[in-house]
Amino acid sequence: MTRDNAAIARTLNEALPYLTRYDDAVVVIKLGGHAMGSEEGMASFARDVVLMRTVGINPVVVHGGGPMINELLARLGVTSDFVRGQRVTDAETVRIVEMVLAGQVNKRIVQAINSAGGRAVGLSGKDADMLVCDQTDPDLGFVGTPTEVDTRLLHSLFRDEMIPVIAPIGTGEMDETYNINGDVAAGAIAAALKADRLLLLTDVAGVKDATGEVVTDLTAAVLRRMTEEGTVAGGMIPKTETALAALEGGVRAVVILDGRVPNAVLLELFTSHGAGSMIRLG
Ligand SMILES: Nc1ncnc2c1ncn2[C@@H]1O[C@H](COP(=O)(O)OP(=O)(O)O)[C@@H](O)[C@H]1O
Ligand SMILES: CC(=O)N[C@@H](CCC(=O)OP(=O)(O)O)C(=O)O
Repeated sequence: MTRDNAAIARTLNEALPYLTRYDDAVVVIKLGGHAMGSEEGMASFARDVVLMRTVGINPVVVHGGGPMINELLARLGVTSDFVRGQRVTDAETVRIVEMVLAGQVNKRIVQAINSAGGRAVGLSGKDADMLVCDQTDPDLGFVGTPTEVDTRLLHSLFRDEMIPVIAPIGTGEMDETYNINGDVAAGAIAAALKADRLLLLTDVAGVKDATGEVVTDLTAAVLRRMTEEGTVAGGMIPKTETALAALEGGVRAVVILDGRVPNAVLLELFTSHGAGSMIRLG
């Protein structure tokens, strides 16, 4: 055996208990807009997802795309504001949000996974009424909070070893279109599936404390305190609120990690040290 083969064999040996542990597990991965910058980054993410599927995990990709929405809004001369990490969404904005997320961004991820040898299916929460929403807050306009999550379509795709890629768009009781924050959509889907892991991929190494250090292990109580104190702010608010709701909804653990790091997902799932901030109920 050459040196390289020996190293690969050692790595695989280390990974083996984790591979077995995760067999037939459900892992929901939220890919944030800031984490999907480069083509190489996207290709690497797609390879990781295909590898997960190959070892028997059921991956579900839920994506964001905030920067891509901002770019088109700017080109069209439409302005939008954020309140506690959520976009204030009027009727015109929601049409643009759906176009960007369910069209451009969703298909880019589907294509990357299929190029890496997987069989991805691109959906939004409107498909098979997967995400039915109520209005989150009248001040935010067409921003939705999922109230009913129908996972039957996802289970059919699991049986056929396909990889669902879901844009965070939902439908309302009156057939309205709702813009759902990507983290919120991923959390609702993970809870409905009682997922083994919810991975929130973003552009920071994890949840940072007041001194700027990443906290690797967090309990729900500590995270709640950090949010009340204001250490957690902006786009991190929907992530931490999602993490807490998902844990209470039956997800085993939530990890917030840097999606731009090569093989971030594999490092988290298949090494003993993991990556980012892991949050558990307590
Ligand atoms: N305590 C914190 N730890 C880490 N990041 C934080 C914290 N508070 C606020 N943030 C901000 O949250 C951002 C991540 O949210 P966001 O930009 O919405 O990401 P994404 O597009 O991946 O969903 C980070 O880039 C950082 O600026
Ligand atoms: C209600 C709300 O804020 N929706 C988000 C949906 C996209 C998203 O969540 O994108 P990131 O994950 O890249 O931040 C938005 O309009 O930007």
